[in-house]
Amino acid sequence: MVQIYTSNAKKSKKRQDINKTFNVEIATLNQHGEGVAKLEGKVVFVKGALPTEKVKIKIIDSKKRVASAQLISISNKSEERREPFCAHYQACGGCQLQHLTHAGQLLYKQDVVAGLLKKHGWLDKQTSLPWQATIKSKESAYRTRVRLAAYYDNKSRSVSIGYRQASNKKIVQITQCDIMLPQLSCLIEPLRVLVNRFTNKQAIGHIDLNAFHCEPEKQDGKPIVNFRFLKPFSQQDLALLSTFQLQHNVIITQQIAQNIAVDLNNQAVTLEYYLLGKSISFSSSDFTQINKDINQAMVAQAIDWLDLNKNDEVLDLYCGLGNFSLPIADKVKRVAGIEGVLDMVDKAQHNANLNQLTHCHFYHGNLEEGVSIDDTKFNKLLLDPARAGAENICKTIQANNFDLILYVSCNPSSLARDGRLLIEKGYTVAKIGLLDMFPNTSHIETMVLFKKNTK
Ligand SMILES: C[S@@+](CC[C@H](N)C(=O)[O-])C[C@H]1O[C@@H](n2cnc3c(N)ncnc32)[C@H](O)[C@@H]1O
Repeated sequence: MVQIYTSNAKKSKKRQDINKTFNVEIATLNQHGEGVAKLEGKVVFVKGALPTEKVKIKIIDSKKRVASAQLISISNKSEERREPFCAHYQACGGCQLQHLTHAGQLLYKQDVVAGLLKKHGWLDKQTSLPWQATIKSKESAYRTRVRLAAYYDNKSRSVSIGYRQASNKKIVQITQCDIMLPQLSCLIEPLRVLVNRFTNKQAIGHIDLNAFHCEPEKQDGKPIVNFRFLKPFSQQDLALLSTFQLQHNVIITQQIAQNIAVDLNNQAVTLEYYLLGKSISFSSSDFTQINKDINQAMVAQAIDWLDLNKNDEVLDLYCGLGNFSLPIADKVKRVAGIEGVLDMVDKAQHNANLNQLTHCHFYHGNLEEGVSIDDTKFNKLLLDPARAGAENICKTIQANNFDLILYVSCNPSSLARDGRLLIEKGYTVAKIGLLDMFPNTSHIETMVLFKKNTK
């Protein structure tokens, strides 16, 4: 048997720069928003540093070709640097880019996407990419859905709630979060006090806050506080929850199965959000987009870019609750959506019925295994996959079917890989644009329209 052997001398050579300090110049930002510098043949990632800055760093992790470093000081600050607005920013893993101006964040995101697409050969057959204006968000108070992690500490017998630190996954207790809607952020501290009064506080998993359904003009749209609790609530805890619900004007639910949440009277809770004239019902644990304003602008742009007409037959893959399909349905002959979570498929079909869209049908299927229905009649395709992307779909679809393919991506790496497959099948990038869905974080959302080449 061959044994892979690394000598101790080699191992220690890799790590011999740990804790040493160096002066470096930051060349660029990586996909996670970290500054990137070159140091003695290695690439070093420096959290919090910006391009053009000359910085002093301390190496905290080191491998043969890459290292991570802590930022010690900056000798010349970038013009794009600004003071982070959140007191928890340095410790919390929720945001990565608050030290960069909003305009700088958008330029950086477009650069990351452009770089990855170039690397994957998107420019082999066309000379430039047709970038469109970014759909811009307000940069705080935009998050309508959030999951707070909860942690019971045996020693202090208390629960912390907050976000996980990016580096070690420990929970950073937060008292407020300015990227959330204010009506969610103001619940964080009262919730921490509440859960610490529970009889079974060890049983806490996480807490989801959701205001996606709240319309400013609708008085009954209360935020949802959804508990993942590993035991049924005790009578005493139920009493505390009831009081909290009244005091803070929220609806409290408990997650009892993957997609089922019940209220304090054990009744399943279904909510509705409104999007371009359609009403879409959902449960607080279902996937919904996190930025309501950008979601609306994104769906409107999808409708515009797909240039829909009454002869179109649209296939919406990774359709969720019908977020794209339902607003699209009015404009076209028919829409079919495919989704992997059965319960969401049922809800999407219910949503079509609710909106009297008889030409809108939803199907259950694992898209990693391909499209489970006959896709030969559809002439336009919409893809909105999770971070893993839609590799198998892009490999297996019959390119001849679709005149236009609209790809909505939350991960530029999988987009770059999948789009290359479409280009090889005879498509050209007709439009591309950023969606500013997650300001102040390094998450990047992109929309690309692929057009079938004419022979
Ligand atoms: C980014 S979300 C988009 C949902 C929807 N288009 C929207 O705008 O709300 C991705 C969706 O893909 C679904 N999904 C993930 N992997 C899947 C798979 N292998 N097969 C089918 N659906 C999948 C998820 O359940 C989720 O609803």
